[in-house]
Amino acid sequence: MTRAGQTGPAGTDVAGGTVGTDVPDAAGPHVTEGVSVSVPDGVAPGQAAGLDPQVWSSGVTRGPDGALRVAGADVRDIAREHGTPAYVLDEADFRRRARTYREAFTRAFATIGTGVDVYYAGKAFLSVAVARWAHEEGLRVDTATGGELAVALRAGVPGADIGLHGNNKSDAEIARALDAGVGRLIVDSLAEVDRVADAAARTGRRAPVMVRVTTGIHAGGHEYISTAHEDQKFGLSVAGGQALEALHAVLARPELELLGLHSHIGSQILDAAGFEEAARTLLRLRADLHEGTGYLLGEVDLGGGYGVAYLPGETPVDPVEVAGRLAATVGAVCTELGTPVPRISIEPGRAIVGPTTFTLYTVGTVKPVTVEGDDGAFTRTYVSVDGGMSDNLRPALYGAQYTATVASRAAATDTARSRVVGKHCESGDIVVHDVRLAADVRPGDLLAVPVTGAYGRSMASNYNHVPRPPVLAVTDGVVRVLVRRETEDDLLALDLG
Ligand SMILES: Cc1ncc(COP(=O)(O)O)c(C=O)c1O
Ligand SMILES: N[C@@H](CCCC[NH3+])C(=O)O
Repeated sequence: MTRAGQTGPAGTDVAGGTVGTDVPDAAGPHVTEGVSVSVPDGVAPGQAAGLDPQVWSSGVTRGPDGALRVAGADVRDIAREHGTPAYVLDEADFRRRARTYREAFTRAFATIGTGVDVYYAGKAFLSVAVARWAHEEGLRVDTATGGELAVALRAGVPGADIGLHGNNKSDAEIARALDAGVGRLIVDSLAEVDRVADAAARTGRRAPVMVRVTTGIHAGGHEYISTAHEDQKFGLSVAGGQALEALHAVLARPELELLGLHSHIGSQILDAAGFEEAARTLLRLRADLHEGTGYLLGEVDLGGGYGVAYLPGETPVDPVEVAGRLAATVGAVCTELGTPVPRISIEPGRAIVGPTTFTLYTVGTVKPVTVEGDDGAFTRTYVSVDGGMSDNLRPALYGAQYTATVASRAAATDTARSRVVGKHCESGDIVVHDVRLAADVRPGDLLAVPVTGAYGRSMASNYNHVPRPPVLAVTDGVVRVLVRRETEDDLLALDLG
């Protein structure tokens, strides 16, 4: 379905992500800027102007002259002072999302008489300030490497409130986690059971562990971010028996304290059914272990993966709804199995930080290109920005779709079909595949691309020796550098000649 005044077929929904399609360029003038080709019916014109509240953080508005503002700061001032490209993060929005997830899950699971711990998945984006905010909002921190663990510890998050994941943890990472007194190590293979137990023996302290299981569920926005089907590297198979074997192996090692089971089925999941199915599998495995050994696992972690909207008109996961469905499922399955309800934990990353941030770029080269579409030739405006796949790998890696808007002046009504591209030496260096931008977009304009807070800076690279952009937090009109911009000197310092 397409919105009135907009042409072409809607994007095709592929495994939870909307993929833009080649559409004819017949929309002509008076189509509001920033609208992806995939906007469905019912989107209000103001929202379609690029400020759909699902896509922009709650602090983003347009000022009196139409320029974008975030939490009271004008993007032109931000660009003047800090340069572009830059990731611009709305702190209040981050805190609000963290609270929303904690409250939604806590309330829902209280109805079945159990508590919930929400771990912020630092892989989405981690800095000292962000780890501190998450903890201040009552979340714990999930880390996946020694580096993430170091950031959480530097933030002052107590070890007991940190979890450590990883399918290939090094001995140093295991030792560091044990030294820090982490609340849980999530064991990912049979071999790791003994490695963690041996490391714990050396420290003289019992190691609290969970066993990550593979439930066989295939979910997620892209093959590369699905993590619970059988043919991938994470976890221990329930169907194949390795999960139960690992649980027995943990119980056999007195240096280990078995906390519970862990499952993470994938990322950018928009439908709760996969989470419910995984919960059923985990609870049955827990009951099997109980029956076989008399050992009742106290905790079950249902992982992260809650999907967000990337394009105007898309619907993100509603935390209240998904929490309600999961609590109902967990309650019903435990009743059915005759087992007490376990404590629950979850690990959202993208849903907390993704929509809090937009990337601010400066437009450089603008080039009209004649393209042969299915319905004849049309002009596509290639809008080059001063970043690209080095600051947002997701379009190149997953075919991920984004929207964009000119940020330094009012949204245009006279728009042209555009593609936002980066400055790297690859034709696949695309930031926004297909979007209507101001027909007069020109060098020097600022362009904002929303929902880049998750897996943007955290997957950024130095491709073509491009320094990585800073992360700027805006709070009540004040801009603070959370992570500074890299410089050429930083890059050259690594090159020993
Ligand atoms: C084990 C684990 N937990 C949590 C997450 C966070 O996922 P998301 O950012 O999709 O919520 C991931 C990443 O997919 C993960 O691998
Ligand atoms: N990096 C992925 C998500 C992977 C999550 C980590 N298990 C993305 O950008 O969508």
